[in-house]
Amino acid sequence: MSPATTVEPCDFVVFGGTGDLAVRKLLPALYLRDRDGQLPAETRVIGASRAGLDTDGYRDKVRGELARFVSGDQLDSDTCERFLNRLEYVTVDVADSADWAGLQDCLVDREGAIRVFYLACAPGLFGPICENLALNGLADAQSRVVLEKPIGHDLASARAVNDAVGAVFEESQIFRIDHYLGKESVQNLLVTRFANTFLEPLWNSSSIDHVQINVAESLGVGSRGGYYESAGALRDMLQNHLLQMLCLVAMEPPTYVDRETVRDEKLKVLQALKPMSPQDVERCTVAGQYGPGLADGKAVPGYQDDVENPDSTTETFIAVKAEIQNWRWAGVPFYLRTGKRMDRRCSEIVVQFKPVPHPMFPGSEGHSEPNRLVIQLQPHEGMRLHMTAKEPGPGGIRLKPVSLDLNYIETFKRPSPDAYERLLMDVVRGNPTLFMRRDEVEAAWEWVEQILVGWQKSERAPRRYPAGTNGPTDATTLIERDGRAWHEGVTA
Ligand SMILES: NC(=O)C1=CN([C@@H]2O[C@H](COP(=O)(O)OP(=O)(O)OC[C@H]3O[C@@H](n4cnc5c(N)ncnc54)[C@H](OP(=O)(O)O)[C@@H]3O)[C@@H](O)[C@H]2O)C=CC1
Ligand SMILES: O=C1O[C@H](COP(=O)(O)O)[C@@H](O)[C@H](O)[C@H]1O
Repeated sequence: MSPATTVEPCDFVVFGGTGDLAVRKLLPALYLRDRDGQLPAETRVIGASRAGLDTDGYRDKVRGELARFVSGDQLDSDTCERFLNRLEYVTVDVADSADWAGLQDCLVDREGAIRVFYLACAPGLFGPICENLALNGLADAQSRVVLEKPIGHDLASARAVNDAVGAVFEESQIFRIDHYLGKESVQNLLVTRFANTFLEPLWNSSSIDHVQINVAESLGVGSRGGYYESAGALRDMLQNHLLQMLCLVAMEPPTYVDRETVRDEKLKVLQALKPMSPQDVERCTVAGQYGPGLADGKAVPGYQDDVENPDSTTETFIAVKAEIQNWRWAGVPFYLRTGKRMDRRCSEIVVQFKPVPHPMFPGSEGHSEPNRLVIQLQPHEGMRLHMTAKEPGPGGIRLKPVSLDLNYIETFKRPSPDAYERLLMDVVRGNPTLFMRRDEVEAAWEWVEQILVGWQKSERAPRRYPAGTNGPTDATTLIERDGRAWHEGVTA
């Protein structure tokens, strides 16, 4: 990582400052940026929620959460105390306009400081929060607002949220976060494609057989069952993270990489996704839900028990075959798959090239496999190019599949920062390149909604898969009937 440049002084207000996202991701990320010297002395972090804590109580809570969510080797007591001293807490019911005086008092004397309002709460609160920020004179040009995904639960509700936020803030002040865009290996995809010459001539339907985007999680829904019941894998993961990665794989080279050019190109990909008729939905999508099974060798309950709803039909797994209708990608399927309680935690983008057109080594031993470029996001960040080599030996030719590996930690000698660290600093810097623009979010919903409609029409319940497996068998059939197979990555 290049040395951190100090950002401008900022009041960082986290609505939902006591919630899961804040304590697990946002506050640890800010702590780590502080530890790296990126936060100037004047920077404050203000937690806001209805919990009724005072600032000391909030600091105590966050001290405990940092101990849980920051690794021991990164937790030092001096930085910890410095960071905790930046924290303040304000009790506010954001939906109640009469309850905002405390927050106004806390922010009013800080003329000139950048204000970041991070909306780490339910999307139904985004409109009321923005309206109240405006009523309290807190939505000026120095302010920025960060919206967590999923934005809405369908196209109409996403538009309503975007309208409500857009009534108060300019688009340039709105940062719709998708933390996958902050992952080093996802950003490196852009660099690999556009800062090298060898791949781009091959990056099209002439050379590429298909693309897979796999995000397998070994955990279940945990304590987020309330939210997840109304979301499911399609809204929680595919509408945002998986489609954003698809965009980065498929987009045309922008003239240069910059805030609008990248987002313009991603939008064109979303607009070129082949529409899904109800028949396509039937043929090209599989929804699944985990049942009881195993995790780390231990028996775990199924999803319905996890959310205490024996009738739940929420999908915890989805596999989709998507197509992009443009010159570059016509005829190249993009297989997308994500699920909870799968047999491993492994996220990868796999670009599989076409097989050799003619076997050149008659009588050779061993075998060759099609070339594959695998971009690894989790559990380790890296990149692997699979190719065929001659196994050394005095006899005849023996073909051997091998790989050229780039392991980030080994190569760069330091762990990658968490995605939120990078993205939170981008917000303070006012750089929205790695955030989703309104039109992108709505284009993604437009396509995803066709799947939702298809599922509603077919009234088909998600296919069961035992926890600790790689999803329902229908998902295997989805890809195998095209003569292909899911790439099952490393185990962790
Ligand atoms: N957790 C995660 O890993 C991820 C979460 N997200 C998104 O982030 C958002 C927050 O998720 P998460 O942290 O899990 O949710 P939680 O339920 O854990 O936290 C919600 C927070 O909002 C506060 N809150 C709720 N209602 C009000 C209100 N009326 N006024 C003020 N504060 C309120 C809660 O505190 P209190 O009840 O005390 O007011 C709590 O601090 C959601 O939109 C979710 O989809 C996105 C990606 C990952
Ligand atoms: O946004 C979300 O992402 C996490 C997975 O993120 P990762 O960085 O750990 O891969 C997922 O568990 C969660 O359900 C979803 O809301």
